[in-house]
Amino acid sequence: MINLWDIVSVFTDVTTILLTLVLLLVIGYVISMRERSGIPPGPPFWPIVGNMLDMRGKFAGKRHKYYAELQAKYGDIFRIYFGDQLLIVLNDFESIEEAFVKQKDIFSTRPLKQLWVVKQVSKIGHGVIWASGQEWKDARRMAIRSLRDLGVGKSTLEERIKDETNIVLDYLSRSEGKPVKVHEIMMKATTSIISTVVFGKRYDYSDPEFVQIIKILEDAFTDMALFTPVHRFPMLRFIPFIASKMLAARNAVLTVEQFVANRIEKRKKVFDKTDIKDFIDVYLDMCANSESSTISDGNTRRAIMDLFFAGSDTTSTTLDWAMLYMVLHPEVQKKCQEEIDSVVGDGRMIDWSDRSKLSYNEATLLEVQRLGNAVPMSLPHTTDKDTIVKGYLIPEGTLVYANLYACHHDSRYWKEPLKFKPERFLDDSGKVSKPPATLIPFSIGPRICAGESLARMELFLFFTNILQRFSVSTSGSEKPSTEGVCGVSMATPEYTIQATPR
Ligand code: HEM
Repeated sequence: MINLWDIVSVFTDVTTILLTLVLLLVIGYVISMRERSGIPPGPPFWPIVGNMLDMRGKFAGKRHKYYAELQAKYGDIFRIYFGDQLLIVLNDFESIEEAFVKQKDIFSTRPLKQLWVVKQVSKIGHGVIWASGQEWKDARRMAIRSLRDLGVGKSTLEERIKDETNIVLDYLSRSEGKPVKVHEIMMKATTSIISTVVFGKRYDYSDPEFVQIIKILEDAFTDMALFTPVHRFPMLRFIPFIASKMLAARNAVLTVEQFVANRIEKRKKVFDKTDIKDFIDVYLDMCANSESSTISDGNTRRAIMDLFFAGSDTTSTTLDWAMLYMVLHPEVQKKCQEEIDSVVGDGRMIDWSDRSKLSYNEATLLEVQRLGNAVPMSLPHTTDKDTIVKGYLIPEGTLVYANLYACHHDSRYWKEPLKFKPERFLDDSGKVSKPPATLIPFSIGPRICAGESLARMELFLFFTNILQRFSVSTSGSEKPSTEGVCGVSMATPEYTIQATPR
């Protein structure tokens, strides 16, 4: 006969075993998460998820505000946990410089093994952004050479940017006072410029390939937040909603990779080493000269995707902030236009060579970058070995971010940091004095933005040529806010402009 007590005792045994196991796991976890002495201070954290849940509620889309609160409480260097991964944020210029410049050999690696999703998407190659060591040096050289050979600072690329500017100006003319979304049109323009750098040709905005690239770029930035927990908990990818988004993203990326691959194959047949026109030619030339053992078709495909990812949204978001500040500060807009009128007039387009004479415009763009912070944090870096920054231990394998936003809002470097004041960049003679070292929208150190010179040329030519032809104002009745939404880039709040011909 079945004895009831036997059944109860079996359950009790199983419960005891399970409870013991859970207890052991918790003890094991607590021991493994015991913090090494000397690391920077930071907020309390949960087992397993660390501080991941802190960025919900009032901090959703407001990572910069969360970090500002932590900086006020724990100082210029603080730590949080991304799951069980130690993450350190450097918030002031001195610590960013001490890490990324003075200890560049320790801080220039990208954290691949700490970020599962990145590891997956960069299987065909690490491109520029996710490569490290020699592979990164070669890929970066290839990217910079293609920008240089195409003529950043020479006329060819300038002509292409001006052609694209004309398309934007036409679009604004045709808008006839109707509301315009700046980011939407600038995203097309900046993506088209990357196409000319990479493939040697611009796309028509309605070309299906182009439409697909734009969609992938936009989705990549919106889906990034959704994929964040998957980096540390890859099992989450099996949750149907996340799984379907990841599959869609993967398929979209594979499609673009495929047409990049087709273009490389086609070019191999007609490659002419005496006529280097674009990134693909630079790649084939480097292969022909056996310049590097790390450069492969896969890596090149990835590097091409990187230029699209790193070069379109960043530049268009900066221009979005520029127009927002012009709407909010008509007096600054007027001064920019008066300077353009007196230096260039309205008889021709503004050239890159006019830059030194358009100091107020230049100062305005610097101020847009300082206050808008289109790219609020550096990309993640990691440490190759234990090291010390400002007296704190940064252990090997830590995720490290430079908080560029904090640096640009720091009252120790900037008088009235929250005010939009282009004059802060002008000297007594009204010229742009050398910008302070603490202005670092492109980051610093060997990992500094590889497209800085292209970005600066685009910002100047789009911004000044738009203001030469149009006055911009808000198309809504309410004054737009300046509360950004912080992802990889800092998006402006939704607003539209009205462009009135001058
Ligand atoms: C206003 C526009 C732009 C801003 C504010 C910006 C800012 C940045 C920042 C902050 C980084 C991270 C540096 C770090 O991790 O320390 C970066 C990296 C990078 N940017 Fe830009 N960027 C802009 C435009 C561009 C353009 C137009 C391109 C190329 C066409 C580009 C290509 C890259 C690449 C390839 C990297 C990775 C560099 C590396 O890992 O070595 N960026 N950018």
